[in-house]
Amino acid sequence: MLSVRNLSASFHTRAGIVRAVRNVSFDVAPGETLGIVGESGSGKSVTCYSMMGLIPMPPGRIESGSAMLNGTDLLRCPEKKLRAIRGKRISMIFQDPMTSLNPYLTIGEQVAEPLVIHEGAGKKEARARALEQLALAGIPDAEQRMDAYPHQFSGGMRQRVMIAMALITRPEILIADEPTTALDVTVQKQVLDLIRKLQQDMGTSVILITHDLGVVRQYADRINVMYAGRIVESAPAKELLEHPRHAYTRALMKSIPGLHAKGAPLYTIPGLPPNMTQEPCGCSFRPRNTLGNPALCLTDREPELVEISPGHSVQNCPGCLA
Ligand SMILES: Nc1ncnc2c1ncn2[C@@H]1O[C@H](COP(=O)(O)OP(=O)(O)OP(=O)(O)O)[C@@H](O)[C@H]1O
Repeated sequence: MLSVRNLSASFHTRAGIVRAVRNVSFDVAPGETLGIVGESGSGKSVTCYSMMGLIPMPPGRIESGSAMLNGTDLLRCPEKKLRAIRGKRISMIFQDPMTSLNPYLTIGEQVAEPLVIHEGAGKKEARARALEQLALAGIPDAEQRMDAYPHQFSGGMRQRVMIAMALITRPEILIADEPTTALDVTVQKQVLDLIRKLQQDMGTSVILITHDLGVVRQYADRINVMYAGRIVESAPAKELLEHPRHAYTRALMKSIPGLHAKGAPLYTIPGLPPNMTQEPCGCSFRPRNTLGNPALCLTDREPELVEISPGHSVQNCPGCLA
């Protein structure tokens, strides 16, 4: 349904060209949840914002690639057409709903808005559907609470409102960018369970962006691991978690409570991600590779992503596969 090929996006800043996303390709099938995981700055958000036409240009620039959504190339869509797709066929929810919700509009008005904008629904119909959607999103006493303002809701309830708003037009894809990072663990689970339930009911595909492999392991069908703007490993979730091959994926897994060996201290990935303004030469994970064999990492060219078993691809750096 969504097919991204060779997407590269960068930011032309005074400090140099930040190569935020390089040669990223992936597919999302109908109803599937794709988890995109990686440390801060690895290019997860820019990958998705590029498809939505949401990176600021300038300094941002789509250098190459295509993102086909059921026959429409999102990267070549005129802004007007893209605006019609955003919020209708692709919706997004973010980490902090307070920044996306308008403090001056009631919850009901905001949830109904996509219907008015994208479907030309009348006020009465939009309100009735907003009420239905808020109830589906688990807002208690939705009828009364529709007329409240965002600040009168808790963080978890605000995220439910965002989910109601994002799904009211029954989009083909929901992009959830760190949707639960700001919430405590119990509420986190409730919100993710809600996304999964509504997704199953509607057949929506979800792209779940997170730095937390623990979250994607429970909710994703497939996982893309990103490092320094590239996908280093991609596989069905079970396969990736049971047979991680890349040293970076293994390092992420070792650093997650519950996934690392019982009794062993939690692992911390040493060092910092590379400076993205520098032209990469060789394997970018080499300086931080303590679980593989850095002496074998490529130094003369960047490793390519190769399929090692059906549906499981990994960058072919001998040092990271060691
Ligand atoms: N407006 C911008 N101007 C310059 N550089 C940017 C801009 N937006 C993003 N970047 C850079 O692009 C790179 C990728 O950022 P991105 O936000 O995609 O990372 P991420 O993996 O989503 O991280 P996080 O989890 O922190 O959001 C980073 O190096 C970031 O500094």
